[in-house]
Amino acid sequence: MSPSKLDSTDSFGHEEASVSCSKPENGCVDSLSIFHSEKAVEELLQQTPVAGMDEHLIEFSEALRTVAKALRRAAEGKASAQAEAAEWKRRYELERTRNIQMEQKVSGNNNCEMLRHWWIRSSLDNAMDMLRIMLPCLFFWEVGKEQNKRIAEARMAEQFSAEKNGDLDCERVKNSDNQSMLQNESNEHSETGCMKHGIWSHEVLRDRESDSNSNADRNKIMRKASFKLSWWCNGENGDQHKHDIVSFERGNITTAERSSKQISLKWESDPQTVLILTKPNSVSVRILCVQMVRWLRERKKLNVYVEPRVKVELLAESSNFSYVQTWKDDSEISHLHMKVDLVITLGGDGTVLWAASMFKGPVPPIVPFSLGSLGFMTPFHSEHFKDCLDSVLRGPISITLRHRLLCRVVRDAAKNEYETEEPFLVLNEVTIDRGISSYLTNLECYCDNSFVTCVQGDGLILSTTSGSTAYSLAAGGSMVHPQVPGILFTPICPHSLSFRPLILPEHVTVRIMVPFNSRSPAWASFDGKDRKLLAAGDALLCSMAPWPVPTACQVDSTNDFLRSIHDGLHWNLRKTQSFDGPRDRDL
Ligand SMILES: NC(=O)c1ccc[n+]([C@@H]2O[C@H](COP(=O)([O-])OP(=O)(O)OC[C@H]3O[C@@H](n4cnc5c(N)ncnc54)[C@H](O)[C@@H]3O)[C@@H](O)[C@H]2O)c1
Ligand SMILES: Nc1ncnc2c1ncn2[C@@H]1O[C@H](COP(=O)(O)OP(=O)(O)OP(=O)(O)O)[C@@H](O)[C@H]1O
Repeated sequence: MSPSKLDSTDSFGHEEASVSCSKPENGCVDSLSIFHSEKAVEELLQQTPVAGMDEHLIEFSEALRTVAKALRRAAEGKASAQAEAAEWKRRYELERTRNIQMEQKVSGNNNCEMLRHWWIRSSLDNAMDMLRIMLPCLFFWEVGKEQNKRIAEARMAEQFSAEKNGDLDCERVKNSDNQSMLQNESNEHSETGCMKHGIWSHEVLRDRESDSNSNADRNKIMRKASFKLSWWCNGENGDQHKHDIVSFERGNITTAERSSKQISLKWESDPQTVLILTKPNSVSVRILCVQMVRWLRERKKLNVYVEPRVKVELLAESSNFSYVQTWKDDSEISHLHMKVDLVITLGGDGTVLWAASMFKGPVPPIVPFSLGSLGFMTPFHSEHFKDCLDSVLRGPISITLRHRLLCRVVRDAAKNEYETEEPFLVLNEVTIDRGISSYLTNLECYCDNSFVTCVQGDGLILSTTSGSTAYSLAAGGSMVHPQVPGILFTPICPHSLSFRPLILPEHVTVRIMVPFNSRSPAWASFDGKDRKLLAAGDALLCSMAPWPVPTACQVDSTNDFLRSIHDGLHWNLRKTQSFDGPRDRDL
């Protein structure tokens, strides 16, 4: 039956009642006429003497009610979409005025002309694109925003590749007047980019590292030990780092062996500086830390860094520990990756998560010692710490490159999707849940431009494969080898029988949005910490981060993973069936 026209004639030959809905050009039914239609249907159904009539007529009247309800919902949806469109139009006008002002400012500035014009043009284009997408597609405004982001990303990629090819670099080198301006520009870039929130970008790291090399203080900074990574398989040890995943030689598609190989780390110069991170409030950890610091300093002649809290503890133990280094304020933590060759963790999985969270950019190799209850990521035993560290410092060692997720909260009021607050890098997962609210969460999920689903339940977990054995597992997700790149999409107590968990590929951006018709806000937490409120209209963007966490393996990543699920979870532990049984039944 067409929802746009409903005709009904009762079986007693009463006057025919006609309920029709006009269908305007944009394909949406008119809300007023729907309201009248629904009322008309209700009146018609009340007038109709249903009692005593045959079942078909009763079914028909029920169907009419359902259709009328659906039409009312469509009209309500349209009204809210129209309000959204008006809001977007307002934002566009604001953006346009701002850009015109910016254009006037830069008109006299030849040096930055190219870059700035690009920004202005792309912002205007983006806004225009956004309107073009928005206005005709009132119901799909979210998809429009996502497309716009893609366009902006593609343009940025073009811009950066042009910069890489030297187009802008030449300008930088030639024109000394440009230097200070470009410095500002690079600052601006890092401000608008990830560095604003303490998360590094490749660009920023390159600049910073070359700055620090040319710095007069260069000699004061300890040089890091260099190492190289190689991929090896079944005992065969190849030195070549394979970048290609697929080769197209002579039209034949072949997958490279990269994904099937273990990763091995070989020191090219001796490690000199070690950072020890410890779980707080544990006597056994404190005792081990004292022994380890002494051994590393006295036997291995290494520089040792610890957290300020631990330095206080060590000095309380003995004033001999004055050689131990630490940092005064948190801003110094952002430079640790340039000083530290190796990180040692003493604790459980939570301490490995803590260590990873300290590095907002590259992470030095981590050697995790197990002093917790489970220890999926902590394969080393503290009793043998000297042997373990000896072999790690000598190398080569197998490592697991654990992928991390970069999570950004985009508020409803944000001008674009790059205007985010405090990005988070998670090693396990980001969880979006109902917090203290007793209502179901209502979360709209998109994967790149595609609508995935609406989560109605307790929440959703976006997990790394390392986190697949943590909260995601408890919510029914698969366990995945940590070396597999991908994003696990695991619902928490979904109120639906058919909501199975998904595993998405590494290159996608997942967007979780709290819709305007949600009954309550949602809460995001990052590796079980830092809870953030997500109000209606806010979104969380999640993609694979460029900086993995290399953790040293006891044997290799597969052996360690299987051992952790056997020992930690007693995975598939079952008494073996006895040999004697009703075997003649099969004959
Ligand atoms: N229902 C659940 O299973 C549940 C609920 C909340 C949080 N968590 C997990 O706790 C993590 C935070 O850990 P924490 O130590 O700071 O908090 P915590 O001290 O509360 O420990 C939580 C437990 O999760 C285990 N765990 C952590 N990472 C793991 C991993 N990758 N694989 C297997 N087990 C893992 C820990 O060993 C610990 O037993 C979160 O990232 C989340 O995955 C799990
Ligand atoms: N260096 C640190 N500073 C502050 N907090 C830390 C540090 N290391 C670990 N934590 C926190 O301490 C808590 C407990 O740590 P961890 O999980 O390592 O120990 P555990 O609970 O005994 O081990 P398990 O989880 O295996 O039972 C975690 O919430 C973790 O975030």
